[in-house]
Amino acid sequence: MSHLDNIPSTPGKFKMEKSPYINRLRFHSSLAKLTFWSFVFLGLILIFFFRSPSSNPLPSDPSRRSLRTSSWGGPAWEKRVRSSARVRARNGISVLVTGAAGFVGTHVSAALKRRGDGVLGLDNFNDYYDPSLKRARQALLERSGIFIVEGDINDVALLKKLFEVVAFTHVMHLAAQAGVRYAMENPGSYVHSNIAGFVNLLEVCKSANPQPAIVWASSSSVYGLNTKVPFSEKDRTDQPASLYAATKKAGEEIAHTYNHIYGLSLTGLRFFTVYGPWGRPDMAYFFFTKDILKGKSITIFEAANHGTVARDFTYIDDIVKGCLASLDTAEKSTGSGGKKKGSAQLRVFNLGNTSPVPVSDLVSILERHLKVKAKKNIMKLPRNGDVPFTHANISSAQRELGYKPTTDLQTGLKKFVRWYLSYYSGGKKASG
Ligand SMILES: O=C(O)[C@H]1O[C@H](OP(=O)(O)OP(=O)(O)OC[C@H]2O[C@@H](n3ccc(=O)[nH]c3=O)[C@H](O)[C@@H]2O)[C@H](O)[C@@H](O)[C@@H]1O
Repeated sequence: MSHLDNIPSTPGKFKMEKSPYINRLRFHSSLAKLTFWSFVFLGLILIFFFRSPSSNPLPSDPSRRSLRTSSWGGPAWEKRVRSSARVRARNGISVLVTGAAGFVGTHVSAALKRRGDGVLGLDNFNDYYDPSLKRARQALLERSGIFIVEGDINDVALLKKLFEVVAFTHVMHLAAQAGVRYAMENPGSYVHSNIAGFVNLLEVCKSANPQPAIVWASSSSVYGLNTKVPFSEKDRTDQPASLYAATKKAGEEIAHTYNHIYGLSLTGLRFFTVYGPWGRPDMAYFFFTKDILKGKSITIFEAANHGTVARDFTYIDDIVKGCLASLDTAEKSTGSGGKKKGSAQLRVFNLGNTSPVPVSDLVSILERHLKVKAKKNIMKLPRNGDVPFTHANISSAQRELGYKPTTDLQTGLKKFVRWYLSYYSGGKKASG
């Protein structure tokens, strides 16, 4: 038996360091010495890793393709956080924007900053879709003085720290696992972000002093199999067609609970298929554009009996106006010290465009703007969580928020295509 056969194989077992046998090894074999110091070194690295403040024991779902978060904390970091969240306008608000490197998050953050509000971003930069697009959005925001903290909404220690450093008046909660069809591939990631993450955020908000008002992204998908059109906030939302929709609906119920028990002011926004420059590559208008340009065929879903599948596509600038109006009309939370002091505002709004467009028309518009004919493959709507149509009734948002969408699909897609061509042909440079 060689000396090496007797060397413990794990650092844990190597605690027998003081035994006479190991001592003999250390003195008689230089190879054993080398192994010993390697274990010590490895042990130190592990101790450092597990004690570091950024080493979040979550995510609880290992299937979530979240990238490692970088470290946070320290005086320089706190200074950046404070400076980004500093309010510059009179009567401005200070907003924590979760999902700030996402599509809607980037646009909302930039719009708030332009008004002189304080904005701090939070994003975990996961690789659900190309993270380089998220990095380009981050670079864009950085240029206007917005710092995005790299971290997960499940990291309670990080969230608490952010509220220690800044007394946020508002939270714009946009961090989520998006996408209807991907829920069949990775259900755990929806539970992790849209349910566990949301609860973590609300837990921290309810204990914060002062409690912030929260505006957050729900989804038109909560209407599920509802057939009454246009969809009104009063319609039933108890028939979700996808796990994604079910987690967003769960979010609305969770919001009710935190409003009821802790007096948190909560506004849920049901977005209707938001599109535009800097959009999400997992969405149909985005990957149709990519595939049409490549000459690859695209699949257009159709409903039963050759019926059309349609969406109430809503342009990003209209959505941003709805988000800002929601923040501006949000009343203060009423709780303090984790206790409710009085009833607080609880709202849900549809933010749509009120004019559903068949997916086949979306493709025709893209063909015109791209000046390329699409290779089309028509397929029956698979059972993948998609619903045949969406159509928003926005009278409530119109009345309470002054929300009035002004961009039709033709105009909005023109702006998207212009951005797409310049972004992907210009060496992916972040341009406005
Ligand atoms: O309204 C919403 O709340 C939701 O809008 C979109 O979901 P969706 O409307 O399904 O948007 P896309 O995935 O871009 O699909 C748009 C349309 O294209 C259709 N489609 C999709 C993919 C495909 O290959 N072919 C095709 O015809 C879909 O059935 C759908 O009617 C977003 O992806 C969700 O994150 C968001 O919550």
